[in-house]
Amino acid sequence: MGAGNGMTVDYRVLPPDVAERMARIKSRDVVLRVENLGKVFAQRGRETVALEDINMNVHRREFVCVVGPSGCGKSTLVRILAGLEQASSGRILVDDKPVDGPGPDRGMVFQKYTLFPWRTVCQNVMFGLEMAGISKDESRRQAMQWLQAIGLERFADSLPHQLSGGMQQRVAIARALAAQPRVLLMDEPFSALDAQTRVRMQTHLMEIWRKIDITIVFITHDLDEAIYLADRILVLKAHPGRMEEVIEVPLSRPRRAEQMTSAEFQATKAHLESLIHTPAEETADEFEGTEVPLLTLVTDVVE
Ligand SMILES: Nc1ncnc2c1ncn2[C@@H]1O[C@H](COP(=O)(O)OP(=O)(O)OP(=O)(O)O)[C@@H](O)[C@H]1O
Repeated sequence: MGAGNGMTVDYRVLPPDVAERMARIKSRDVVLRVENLGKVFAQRGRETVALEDINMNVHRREFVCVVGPSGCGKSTLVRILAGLEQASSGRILVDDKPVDGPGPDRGMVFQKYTLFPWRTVCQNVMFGLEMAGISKDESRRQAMQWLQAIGLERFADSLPHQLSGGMQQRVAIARALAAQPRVLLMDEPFSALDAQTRVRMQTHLMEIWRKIDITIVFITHDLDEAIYLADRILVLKAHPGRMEEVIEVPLSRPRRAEQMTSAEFQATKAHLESLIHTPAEETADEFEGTEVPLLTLVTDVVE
C-alpha cells in the first residue's frame, strides 16, 4: 500500500500522460462558464453569504468534482447551475449562452431517488424525451437503448420500488442522459448507497461518460470519490463559500480501484484533508469553544 510513500509525492506533479490529457481537455471548448457568481440568502433580517465570487470554466467532456466542508455552498452552487435557485450576482453560461432557469441543456441527478414511482423504469427514462416532443414510439426506442447501455433492459417494465437503490440511481442517470443535456449535474448521487455499491456506481458512471459527449459537474463530500472520478477538483471553503483551490488529479485514465492506494492518490487526499476540516473536527472545534463556560457552569452548580 502506498500510503506510507504518499507524502513524498507532490500532488501537483502530473505524470506525463495525465499532463497531456489535461492539456487536451483545456484545448476543448468551454461548455459551462461560471462568472463571478455570488449568492446571498436573507432570512429574518440576517444575511448569509452562501457563495462569493465563484469562477470556473468546465471544458467539453471534462469531469469536475466540487468538494468542501459542510455549509460551503456546494448544494447552493449546483442548484444555481441547475436553474433551481437564482444567483444574487454573476452569471452562468452554457455554450456561451447565459442561462437563467432550468433547461434541457442541463441534466440533474440528486442524492435521493427521484424516479416517478408510478412510472415503469422505461417510462421514467422516456420522460425527458416525451417532454422534448419526441413521439412515444421513438421515445421508447431511445429509452430502451439507454437501458441497454446501463444494463437494465430486463427491468424496463418494473416499477422503481422493485429495484435496488443502486439500480434506481442508474435509471436516474439514464433518464437525465436520455434528454441529451450538455452538462450533467450530480448532487451527491451515490451518498445514500452502501460502500460497495457506491464504488460499482462510480466505475459504471465513468464507463458511460467515456462513451458519450457529456460534461459532468459532480458534488460530493467524499474525498476518495472526488479523486477517483475527477479530472479537476474544485475545493470550496465556507463562510463565505469561496474557491479555495482547483486541483488537477494526477491519476491516469481509465481509472481502476487499485489506484486508490497509489502514492499520487494518497498525496492528493492528504492535501485535500489539510484544506477541508472533516465534520468531526469541526464539531470538536465548536465544542472546545464552549468547553470553558460549560465547565465553569458545572463547577458553579457543584459548589
Ligand atoms: N434557503 C436558505 N436560506 C438561508 N440560508 C441558506 C439557504 N440555503 C442555504 N443557506 C446557507 O448557505 C450556506 C451554504 O449552504 P449549502 O447547503 O449550499 O452548503 P453545502 O456545502 O451544500 O453544505 P452540506 O455539505 O452540509 O450540504 C449555509 O450557511 C446555509 O446555512
